[in-house]
Formats: sequence, C-alpha cells, structure tokens
Amino acid sequence: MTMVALQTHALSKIFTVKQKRAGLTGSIRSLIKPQWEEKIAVKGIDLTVQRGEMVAFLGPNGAGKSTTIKMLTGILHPSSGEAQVLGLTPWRERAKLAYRIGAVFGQKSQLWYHLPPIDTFDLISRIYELDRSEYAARRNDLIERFELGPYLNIPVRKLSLGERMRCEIAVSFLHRPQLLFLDEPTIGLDVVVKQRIRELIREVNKEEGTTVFLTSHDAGDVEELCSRAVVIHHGGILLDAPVDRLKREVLSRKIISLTLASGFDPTMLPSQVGTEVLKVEGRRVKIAVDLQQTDIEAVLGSLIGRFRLEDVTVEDPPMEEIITHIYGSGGG
Ligand SMILES: Nc1ncnc2c1ncn2[C@@H]1O[C@H](COP(=O)(O)OP(=O)(O)OP(=O)(O)O)[C@@H](O)[C@H]1O
Repeated sequence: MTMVALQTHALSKIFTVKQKRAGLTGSIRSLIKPQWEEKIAVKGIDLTVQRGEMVAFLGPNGAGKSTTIKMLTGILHPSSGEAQVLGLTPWRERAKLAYRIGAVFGQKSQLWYHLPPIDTFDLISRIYELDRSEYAARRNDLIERFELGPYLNIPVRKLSLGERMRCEIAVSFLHRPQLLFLDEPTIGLDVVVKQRIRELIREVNKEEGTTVFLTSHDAGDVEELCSRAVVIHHGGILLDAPVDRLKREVLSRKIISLTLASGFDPTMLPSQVGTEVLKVEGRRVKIAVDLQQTDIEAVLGSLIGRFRLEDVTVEDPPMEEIITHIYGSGGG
C-alpha cells in the first residue's frame, strides 16, 4: 500500500459563465445572443498529501478551495490535469471513493434534521453497507468517545450547534474513512467545544491514521491540528510549507517580548525603521520587528544599549495574525 493519500498533477478547472450586460436592453441582448466568459477557478495545482498527514488548505474567498475539494471528492470533473485519491481517480470512481472518504461541512449538515442522531447512524451504516455487528461496536465506541449519549434520541433540529457538530464529526467517522475533508469544522462554536472537537480529531488521526484535509478561517484549527499548510490564491498554490515555517515566511515578522527593569522611560523605546511597539503594559513591552527592514540582532542591540532587561523572548507572530493576513489581504 502506497503512503500517498492524495496526489494531483496540474489539476485545473475552468468554468464557462454567461456574461451579463448592464441595463434592460443589455439583459435582452444577453438573452438573445449570450456572451461567454472563461473563469479559471483552479490553475494547475500540484499537491501530494501523505497518509496520516493533517493538512490545512487555506486561501481567501474565491481562491478555489471548494472547487479543488469538489474535484478531489469526485463531484466535479476537472478541465485538465489529474488526481489520485486513495489510489482512485475521484470523478471516474466516485462511488468507490465514497466508501473510503468522509466529509464534514461546518455550514451544511449531513444529519437528518428531524431525526435523532441515532437514526442517522443507522441510515449511514446502511448507505455504507456496514456489517451489522461491526457497525454496532463502532457506533458505540464513537458515542462514548464523543459523549453523545444525552443527545442520541433528540431530533437534530433541537440540538445546539456544538452538540450537532459533535454528532456530525462522529457520524463522519462511522465507516472508518481513510481520508476526511473538514470544511470549517469549528465555525460558530465556543472555545471549549472547539477544543474538544480538535482533541477528538487528533485522537482519531493518531489511532486510525486518518488523513485530514482541512479548510478553516480559525487559526486554532490550523495551529492545533495541522503540521502543514497549503495556501492557494487565484487558483494556484502560493505556498506549501510546515505551519511553523508559514509563520516566519508569510509575515517575515518576529515579536520581541521584554520585561524591563522598573522605572524605564517609554519614550526611549526603539523607533528605528522596521520596528513597531505593539504594547506597553507596566514593565512588559511587545515590539514587532519587520525582518525585511531590519534584523533581530540590531533591535536587541539597541534595546540592550538603552535598558536593563530582565527578560527577553523572541517569538513568531500568532497564527491568528497569519490567518488574517492570508484571508484578509488576498494572499499577500
Ligand atoms: N459553478 C461555478 N460556475 C462559475 N464559476 C464558479 C463556479 N464555482 C466556483 N466558481 C468561481 O470559481 C472561483 C473559485 O471558487 P471556489 O468556490 O472554489 O472558492 P473558495 O476558495 O472555495 O472560496 P470560499 O472561501 O468563498 O468558499 C470563484 O471565483 C468562483 O466564483
């Protein structure tokens, strides 16, 4: 068995969309003689994900994330290029692939809205033609792990979002998918539930080697689940790097945190090019350093020259900032 979960080569998707003309005469002309325009949604993506890896697939709105995932799950045919997912060509072997992959969309439910979760487990087990006794054992294990006992018999529509998401993710693991697509799995959840959901995903990944392909605007999801991030923009891969390297490369910024001896003069804080004082709180000071304009040694040097330092740490910027940067400014 190969160690590759997913591999694409020059994967592309071009949509042909009808052009709308402005105004009433424009609308009528568009009806009579439509003009077509090509929209390149995904542009030659080369990507390899190993089995057991948890990869974040990031990019601003319209970057091509959904289109890529639709091709990888066999919902869409590509315009050109290739993909192998668990050794199958998704759009040619979609049904076969469906038995081996799972998908959770934070915004869309796969649970039957008017039925209690226990019925969804049953229905899904029949869709996947699971062996009855194996199914019962698996279901019970997931119910216990995800602590679903109290909700099992309550119609899904009456559950809170957090309760529902726990059920969604548990159900998605029922047929032991080797690869799981997670799209905004923690959207709208409170911090405690988010943490718990991440823990459970990590647990299953570790125990069952499930490959996870995640899309999220939540820095915590990326940082706590994924070791690697792939950033796409305008349909192409902008960056494919370990999450910790992403922190350094995307922003090329470092944060210096200082504790100064009491009685320091804040006006003496560095104002040299490439530095920015982010926060002064009592004796604690945070300074951002833009590594394209200056370097850490120079800034530390000038600080040591002016102050008595009691403590110094140099950190990468928080993931939050990177996510905002990636999603906010359109890829950077
Ligand atoms: N069926 C379609 N017909 C025409 N254009 C489409 C279609 N689906 C997507 N597009 C276009 O392709 C581009 C990529 O869209 P896609 O939905 O893949 O982006 P995304 O990264 O998933 O964005 P978001 O974060 O907003 O979900 C967008 O410009 C979108 O308008």
